[in-house]
Amino acid sequence: MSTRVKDLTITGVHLTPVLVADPPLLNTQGVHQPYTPRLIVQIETAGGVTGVGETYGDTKYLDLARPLAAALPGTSVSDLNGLALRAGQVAVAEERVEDGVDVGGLRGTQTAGKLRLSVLSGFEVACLDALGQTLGLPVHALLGGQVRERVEYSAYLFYRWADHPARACRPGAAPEPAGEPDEWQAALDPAGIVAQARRFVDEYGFGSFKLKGGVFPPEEEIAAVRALADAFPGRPLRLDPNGAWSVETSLHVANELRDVLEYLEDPASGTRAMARIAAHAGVPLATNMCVTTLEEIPEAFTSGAVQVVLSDHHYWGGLRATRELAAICRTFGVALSMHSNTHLGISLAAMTHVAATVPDLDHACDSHYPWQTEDVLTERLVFRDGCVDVSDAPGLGVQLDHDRLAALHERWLADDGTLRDRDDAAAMRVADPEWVTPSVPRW
Ligand SMILES: O=C([O-])C(=O)C[C@H](O)[C@@H](O)C(=O)[O-]
Ligand SMILES: [Mg+2]
Repeated sequence: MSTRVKDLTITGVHLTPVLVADPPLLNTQGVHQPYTPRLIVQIETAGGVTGVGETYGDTKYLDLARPLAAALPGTSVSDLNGLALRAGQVAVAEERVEDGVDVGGLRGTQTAGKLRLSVLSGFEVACLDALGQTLGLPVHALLGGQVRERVEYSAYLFYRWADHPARACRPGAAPEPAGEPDEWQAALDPAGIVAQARRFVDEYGFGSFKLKGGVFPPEEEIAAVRALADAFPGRPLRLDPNGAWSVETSLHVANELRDVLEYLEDPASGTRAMARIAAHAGVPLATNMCVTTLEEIPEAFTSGAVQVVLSDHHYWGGLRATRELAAICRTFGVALSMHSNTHLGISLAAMTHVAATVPDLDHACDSHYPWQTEDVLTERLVFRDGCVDVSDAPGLGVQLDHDRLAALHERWLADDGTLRDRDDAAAMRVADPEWVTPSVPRW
């Protein structure tokens, strides 16, 4: 290899926001939009290599990604600590961080630091991809090497409608069908959830199930989990209402489902409520809401509020930060698994690489990927027996499909701004104009 081919200097960064088809999946805030924003990051080196990364694509992330992209040419894709410092210096406008719950991500309170880390994650993955391609090493090798050959994922079940509600595109015009049709049925009761789970097992071989709750009154969701337990005896089950319940309701649900739950995920909002539940639940509590930054760890871990942290490299600032989180969790005897939001194959590849390197990953990771009918890769990643094989190809081991990327970007360009910022409550108002984001506890 000539010196020039090994040149790791960044010569260009391309940011491509896209809108990706998303089914009408229900959660406690509302329903997924017909299309959801993601940002694809491409980082080119003087050695002629292009690394790819993916993160949230809402405007508040794009606002930060643009100055970070502009600051990188001339730096090296191997300078990941420098990248983190640069990301930490990007200014965040005050209106971006009102002290509210993030409208799209169900990620606890929004802060400037969280926004910066999410942007950093997409850039870090792109740098690691470029570095790995240059050195001829897979990303997991750059993280210290794999400790497993396959990463297990769980089936992420959602209450859902068959189709998105029709939208009137122009005032006074007749409503038009929204989004891309898929082949899934509506799932709005225990039988629908069991049918959905069966299809996940048949098509992907998943061995454990997570139900997104907080949609219907708790007794209905208890019945759905019971139906899953009856249909799939002995399989690990999880229920996640995204903080929608009171402490009392959470303890009631824990009591009803203790014998079948692997863990209960974010039953109530806030570390203090979680700690009160954890003291009596008799079932481990997991979170991707009350522990999403380092600052949130001390109170949560010392009060025993959570037993499983659902890490997410898009939250924590990338793959290396995920490994640092794993070490902290190990220190406190807290388990680690992985959370997911709507994402494409680049992020699934990144999750799989880092998950392959974490020794004590005792629970199957979450992934929305089966719900995504569209991707920007030439080849989709495949679940076999519920697992994704860890790639040994240089970098992430994925190839961008530039035509698909351009088509999904065209959709983003054509949008009038309605869908460029994920807002599940606004999407729900298309079906129910009176809908407002429910206050918590909802039940
Ligand atoms: O585990 C979680 O909390 C999530 O996956 C959050 C997501 O926003 C999920 O609820 C969704 O996409 O509706
Ligand atoms: Mg969750």
